[in-house]
Amino acid sequence: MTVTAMAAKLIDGKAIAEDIRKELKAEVEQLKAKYGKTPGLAVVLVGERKDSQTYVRNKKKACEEVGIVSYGTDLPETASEEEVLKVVADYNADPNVHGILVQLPLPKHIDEQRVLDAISIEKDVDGFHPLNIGALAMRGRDPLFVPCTPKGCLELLKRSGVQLSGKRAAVVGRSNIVGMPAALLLQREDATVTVIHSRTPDAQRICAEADIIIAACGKAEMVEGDWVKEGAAVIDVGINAVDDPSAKRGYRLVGDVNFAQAAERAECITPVPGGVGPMTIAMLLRNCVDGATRAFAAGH
Ligand SMILES: Nc1nc(=O)c2c([nH]1)NC[C@@H]1CN(c3ccc(C(=O)N[C@@H](CCC(=O)O)C(=O)O)cc3)C=[N+]21
Repeated sequence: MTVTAMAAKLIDGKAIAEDIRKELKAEVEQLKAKYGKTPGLAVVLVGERKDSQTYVRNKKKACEEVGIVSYGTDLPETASEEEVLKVVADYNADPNVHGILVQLPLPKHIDEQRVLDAISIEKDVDGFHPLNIGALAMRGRDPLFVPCTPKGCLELLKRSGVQLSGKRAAVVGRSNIVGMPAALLLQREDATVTVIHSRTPDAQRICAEADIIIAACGKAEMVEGDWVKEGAAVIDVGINAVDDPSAKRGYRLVGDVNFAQAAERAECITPVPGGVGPMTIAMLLRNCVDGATRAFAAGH
């Protein structure tokens, strides 16, 4: 095996997310001084999934750090759809709550879209409501909230000085929560966007033409070196656990990009972990502060 030095600049999502949290902390203090009120985020967790519990704990901790008050409702795995809808309705009506996040995935017996649709669009800090997604897709319109993960991807590109206008972008994956809104955001920045998915012939060839790649297909290391054009910017959204007997926990995390291969060709690239993940949480806090700012300005 030949060992080649990594050519790409590393995009440090952890450090950029920390910068953003500092900015938000100052904004929250200004809001308190101006209105005498504090932004609030409500997090709804249904069931006992370990990964969801960890994410929710991290979100609440991040809120605390910037001065956002967090509210939480934990329901058992067996909770009915009506019970979840009742919790959402109560937070919709609560003037201390400016953002509502229902942790996904929900248990199978609950209609996820019905619950997301019930969140007031003024408090939809995940940006998953069809009205917010619809506005994102329209020229001349601005959604109240943009989904956190794709918003974090664009923020990483902007803060790394990557030009988007007139460039070719490839988004690998077409999920409602990442791929599709990421493609819409890139298009709004005047990039020419191709969405690659499981039925795309010649995925590698198309991806290799892109100046910007956002990989969000949920398949460990699917985007290999020859998918990456020399000098491309690569944003890796994937978080996949792969068995690794030499690791402490018996597994390690890899992205949807083969990092070592891609880093030999890319101009800049995000690591996993420490790339998009921390930005997702920073953008959630950003959205929550934006929602609170709008509510306070409207006298609520
Ligand atoms: N309604 C809803 N909104 C979400 O935004 C949402 C959700 N449901 N369900 C689950 C996914 C996943 N997600 C992540 C957030 C932070 C990291 C993160 O901070 N990752 C770190 C640590 C990774 C680790 O060590 O596990 C990193 O990449 O460096 C990852 C993933 C938000 N999600």
